[in-house]
Amino acid sequence: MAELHFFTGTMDSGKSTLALQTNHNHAARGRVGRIFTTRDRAGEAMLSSRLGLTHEAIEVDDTFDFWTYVVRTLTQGGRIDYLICDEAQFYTSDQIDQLAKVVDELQIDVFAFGILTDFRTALFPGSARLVELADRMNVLQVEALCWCGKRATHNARTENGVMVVEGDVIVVGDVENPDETPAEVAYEVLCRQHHRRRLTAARAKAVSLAPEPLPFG
Ligand SMILES: Nc1ncnc2c1ncn2[C@@H]1O[C@H](COP(=O)(O)OP(=O)(O)O)[C@@H](O)[C@H]1O
Ligand SMILES: Cc1cn([C@H]2C[C@H](O)[C@@H](COP(=O)(O)O)O2)c(=O)[nH]c1=O
Repeated sequence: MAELHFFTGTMDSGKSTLALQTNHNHAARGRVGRIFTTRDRAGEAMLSSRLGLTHEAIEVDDTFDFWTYVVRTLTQGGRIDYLICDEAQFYTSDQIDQLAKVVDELQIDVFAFGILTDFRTALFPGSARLVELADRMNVLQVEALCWCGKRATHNARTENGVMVVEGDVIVVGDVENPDETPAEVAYEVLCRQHHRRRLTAARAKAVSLAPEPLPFG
């Protein structure tokens, strides 16, 4: 039986790497797949992993219809055994419904990968629908860590190094490299407590270096 799989984790938890590995393993056994993504950091129609692997992909925009694409391919004599869908948090709710229909009506496996929540801690519409519809939901085994050492569960956005909780939901970007000058927009994974307190690594460092207040008595 075909299934709709949803693999989720914070940013930088290895989702795109797993997407490429999943494709590799299925293709190595002679199965025929299609790879989809949207707004990958590496550019249009690319699926990229921070481990350096990249693969060409079909770019999904809001008007793309998975059901129509698959049915058209099959009726033209093409073969599809599985779909790899990266950055699925950005897909529309309707597109996730189309993926579920592809699984149920055409017996094609769908492997979707994406983050659950945005920088404000709200569910992305695509991820919310995947949680509602997926046959299997898997949280990635490789844990991204907060600067404090706890498991990171939340994605924070920074603007010029300062954590923000307001702004456009979609802003493509990467996790901050602590050795570099803060980017205009960047992301940092945090545990819930430090997301709530807006305590990023840089702010925690600044606070710990601040001089002790004088003891007035
Ligand atoms: N230089 C490196 N050496 C080993 N592992 C790395 C290196 N750089 C990144 N990684 C691994 O790659 C993961 C990010 O992979 P990626 O597939 O790009 O994540 P995601 O798609 O979830 O954002 C990191 O959590 C880390 O485990
Ligand atoms: C939290 C959050 C993230 N994004 C963007 C930033 C990246 O381009 C992708 C996530 O990619 P990854 O492969 O999981 O690292 O999503 C966003 O647009 N809005 C957000 O709130």
